[in-house]
Amino acid sequence: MYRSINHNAAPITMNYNLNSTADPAQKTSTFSALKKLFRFLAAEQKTLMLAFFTIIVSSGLNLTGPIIIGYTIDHFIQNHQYSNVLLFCGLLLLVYTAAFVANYLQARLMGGIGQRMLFNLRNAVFAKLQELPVAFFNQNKTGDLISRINNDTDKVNQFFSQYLLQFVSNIFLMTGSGIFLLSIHPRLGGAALVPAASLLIFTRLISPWVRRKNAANMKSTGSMSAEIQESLNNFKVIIAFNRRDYFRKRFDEVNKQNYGTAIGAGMANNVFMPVFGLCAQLAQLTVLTYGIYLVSTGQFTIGMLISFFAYVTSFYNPIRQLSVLWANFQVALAGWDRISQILTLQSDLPLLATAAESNNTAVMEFRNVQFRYPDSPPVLHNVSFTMEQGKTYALVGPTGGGKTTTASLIARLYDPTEGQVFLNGKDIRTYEAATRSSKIGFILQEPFLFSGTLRDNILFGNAEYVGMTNEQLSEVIKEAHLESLLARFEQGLDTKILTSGDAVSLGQKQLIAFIRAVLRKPELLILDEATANIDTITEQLLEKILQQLPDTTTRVIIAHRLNTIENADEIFFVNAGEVIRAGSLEHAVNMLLHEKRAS
Ligand SMILES: Nc1ncnc2c1ncn2[C@@H]1O[C@H](COP(=O)(O)OP(=O)(O)OP(=O)(O)O)[C@@H](O)[C@H]1O
Repeated sequence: MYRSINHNAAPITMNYNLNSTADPAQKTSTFSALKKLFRFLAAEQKTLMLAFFTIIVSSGLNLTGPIIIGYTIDHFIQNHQYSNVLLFCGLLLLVYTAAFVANYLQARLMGGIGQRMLFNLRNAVFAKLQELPVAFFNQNKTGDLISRINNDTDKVNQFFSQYLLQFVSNIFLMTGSGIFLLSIHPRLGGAALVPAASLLIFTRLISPWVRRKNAANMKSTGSMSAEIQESLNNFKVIIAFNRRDYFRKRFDEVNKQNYGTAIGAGMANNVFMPVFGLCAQLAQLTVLTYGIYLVSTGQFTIGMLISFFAYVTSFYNPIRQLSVLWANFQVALAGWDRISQILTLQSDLPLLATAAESNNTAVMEFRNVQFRYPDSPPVLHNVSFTMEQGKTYALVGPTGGGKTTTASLIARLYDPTEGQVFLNGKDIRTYEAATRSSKIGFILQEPFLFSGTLRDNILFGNAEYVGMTNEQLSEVIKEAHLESLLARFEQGLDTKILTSGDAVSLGQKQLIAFIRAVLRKPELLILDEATANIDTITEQLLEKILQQLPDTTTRVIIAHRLNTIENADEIFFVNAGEVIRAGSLEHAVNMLLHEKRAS
């Protein structure tokens, strides 16, 4: 998903830290949050209309109950016409049964809508995550993201599947009862509704606070999830260092924090209930005293007062329920705020519509490139260099000198903070992601494998060979001189890869990543410490394969073991924000030794 921008546009923001931005609940109004949320219900219009129809029917039926009771008392009980009383009781039973059927239909329809909404929401958040740049994943903890996809979307779903219709049906019931109250006796009705008006003001004032309390609770649930994820990921280190106590302590802290915020949210959510209850009691008291006075002065009948009382109950009972529903609504809104924080992020790095071209024919050119990670000191200062087609380049330098960062800028995992990167003479920001990634292969320092087979892993991101049989694929592998690497796996293409490739050695992972990258036939292949965990014999084999790549392939090799870069055409020394041509290998070694002595 790309947004085209002019090349004069301001530098893009690299700040993707979801937890560094101010409390999202403070920024979005309930109305605009709801408007965005309802977009996910666009496909449900028919079902929603049907559900709303069932609400109107059930609320209407429920509202006729008190009038039938009042009428029966005034006209039949007081006149001892008991056969009519029985007839009206039967009518009441019919009304209540029909209301029950309508209620049941309502629940069924809304349950489906809620689940589909949850499904769409999760898909949308996950799809968005796939579009976000590397900077986003650097700045946010996986556990917190999982919590947003799992927990927060579910909070929204709970409101929609369980509470929305109750919410709407209560509003209908209240409005209907309110109309009945005002039309039966406007003054008595007005008096009965005064507590409800003050409740409205109270709810409006207190809701933002409730939403903030719930947002804080979800944030701490996210932190707890991040903590769990980190300790599960690092279990080997924890066991090896026998530091279970360390993670237990850290978990204890986030758990305590979560407990505190959960208590806060619980208290905030429960504040509505007693206040709503008190208002209902005040209204009943008002109706009772004023109503008895009206009956005693002959302005009202007993039957009407009983009906009136039933309508006051029909008005205030939903209000009591609304206190619970409103709290749930605030929880759902807080969840939605956290989800929409992701959904509104800028997808991927922007694509430039136009850009100045370089008159240099180099396959890769850095021109006055500066780069810093967010909230960190600069890693590269004003770096300029070129790389010619078909040559082999080595990036050497001390640990933390900026080699991986330089390689990441070559592959456009990030954009420079200032300056430009050119690929084949064109600003790298003008290339579509698919084109760029087909031209640049990157074997990362920590190769990542997916669960599945070796075949699945080497075909990842390689649409060209997806439909091939294993025999055809083996042929392609042979043509690329990779068959000796494949032969290291007893089951060949069918070798099982378990979760994240943990059952495969690091060296084997690097071999698979190597096959995966070479098979894509990139114009520029970056190897970031790609042979660090491979034995010397296999390493020589890889070097031979690299030499057999097409003459047009440019290779960029990052290596600490200097023997691996003996055959490089050019060596760059990357350190202290600079990328300098080192000339010969001997000179590069001297620079490294000098740097080591100096530090
Ligand atoms: N995601 C990041 N966020 C913030 N700072 C980072 C990030 N990645 C790297 N850095 C910092 O940038 C600097 C350069 O790191 P880089 O990984 O490019 O070095 P390197 O030369 O590849 O190191 P090594 O030889 O250890 O792999 C270091 O100071 C590092 O701490």
